[in-house]
Amino acid sequence: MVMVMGEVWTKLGSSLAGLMFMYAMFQQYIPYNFRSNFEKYVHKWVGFINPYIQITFNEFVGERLERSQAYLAIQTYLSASSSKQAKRLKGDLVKNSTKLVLSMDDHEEVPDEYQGVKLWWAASKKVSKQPSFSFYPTSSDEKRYYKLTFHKKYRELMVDSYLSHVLKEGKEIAVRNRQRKLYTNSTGHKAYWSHVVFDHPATFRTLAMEKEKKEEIIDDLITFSKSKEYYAKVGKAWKRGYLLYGPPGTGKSSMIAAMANLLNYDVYDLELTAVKDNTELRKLLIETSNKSIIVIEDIDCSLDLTGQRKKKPEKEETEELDPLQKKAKEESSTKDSKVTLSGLLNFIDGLWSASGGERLIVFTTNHVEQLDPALIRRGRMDKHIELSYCSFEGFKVLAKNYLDIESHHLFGVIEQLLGETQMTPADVAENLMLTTLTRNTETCLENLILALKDVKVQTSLKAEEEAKEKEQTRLKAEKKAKEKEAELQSKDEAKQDKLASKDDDNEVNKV
Ligand SMILES: Nc1ncnc2c1ncn2[C@@H]1O[C@H](COP(=O)(O)OP(=O)(O)OP(=O)(O)O)[C@@H](O)[C@H]1O
Ligand SMILES: [Mg+2]
Repeated sequence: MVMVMGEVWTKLGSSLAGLMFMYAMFQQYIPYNFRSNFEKYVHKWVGFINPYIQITFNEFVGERLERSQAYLAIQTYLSASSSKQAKRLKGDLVKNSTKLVLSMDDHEEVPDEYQGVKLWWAASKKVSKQPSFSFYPTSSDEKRYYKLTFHKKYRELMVDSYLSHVLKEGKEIAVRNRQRKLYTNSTGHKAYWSHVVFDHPATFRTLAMEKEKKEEIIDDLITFSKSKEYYAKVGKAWKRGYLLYGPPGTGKSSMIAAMANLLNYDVYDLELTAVKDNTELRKLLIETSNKSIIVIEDIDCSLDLTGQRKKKPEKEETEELDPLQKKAKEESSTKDSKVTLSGLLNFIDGLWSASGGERLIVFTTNHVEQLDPALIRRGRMDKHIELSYCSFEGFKVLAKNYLDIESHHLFGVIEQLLGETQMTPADVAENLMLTTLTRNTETCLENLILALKDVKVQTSLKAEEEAKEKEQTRLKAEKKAKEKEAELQSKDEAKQDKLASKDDDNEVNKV
């Protein structure tokens, strides 16, 4: 048997060698014109008897050899189905993806079915023999492509409907597998974004706030993310500004994480104090991708809103200085010259946002009243959201999250206390954390009640103290006013006495 197999291989080998030899002779000695005509007819003839149509999708397209979007979408689409059917697979961590993507290996073929029609996908590569001096060495040497084969009677169905189905599916799978990132701008002599994986667990479900308000925000966000055509129609850049304000620990940062999780966006946490000037700010912002949230936390602290307006007179001053002094002054001012309000406003309104789109800009602050009205006017910050102290409704969300309860006999007391005091959701949550095994739901709630009572006592003490202080300042002011009045009165009396004595003297002189 081994002998027989050996013989077969030898025969096959020699006939293959013969064929190769003939082909080489054909290529070498037959004139090019004749050869290309011959090949053309062979193709025509094969096309005539072959009932199948083939479409090729190359990996790189165009002169600049950009990666074809269609190729990538097909790759993702096939990775979902081919991993079940193909026998030889390639595993790779695709950029921006959370999962290991399995795609079929070269020369592998997988069948697919669409509306009852069978078709085949094959992965293959062309190896170019020409020496190339391209910037992309691998791409020009090996050109990968996918080949779709189907029967010619289904041409319309395939071209009109199946291919768009593949592209749509592929893009959707890519979005689902997308690894979200949290970017921060780094300090240094060059501004750049560095990133880590964004993996914050906060969602709108876990956020303690009134149901209606929450639903309104979710609706607003979803409407925004689906409004590409609308923004294009009205001629507005596809972006939306949110201002989140409220005391510390009321969930501003948590809400940003929930927004990113809801829309599947990246987060760019912009630290304004680390940005040297407006040019650098612009550079950073141009580098942001779409489908992202640009966050500036504590905007009142990071931007010296009052300082920026005083810059002008300084400029005039420098004109009188000699050149050396002027340079020194300029250097020192550029060192601490940070982003200006107008620079920031330009970024919000500006033309930069026209590129790409689908960006949310979120500012947070603890002191909304201190912000420059120009910064927060409607149109710049489209939606103002106040995050406030914990309400009973908010507490119920936290109780469900932390203790898995929806009702309890202590809820009544808590509701009353929450109505009388001001406690942030962060503090309420802290009390609801099951820290040791001995603590149970009841103890947690009792602790919260104690903490609430404590806050209540402290607030009333504080209020009393404030009232006392107020009374004291009022008394002081009253005393001062009285003293002043008395002083004025005595001055007046002295004046009148003087006048009276003058009159007496005149009388005496007359006599
Ligand atoms: N509304 C809320 N719902 C659920 N958890 C909350 C809420 N507010 C605060 N917390 C909890 O408190 C912690 C701190 O909240 P967060 O950082 O969001 O507050 P913040 O408003 O951003 O505060 P700051 O103004 O100090 O930045 C969070 O980790 C979260 O667990
Ligand atoms: Mg915060």
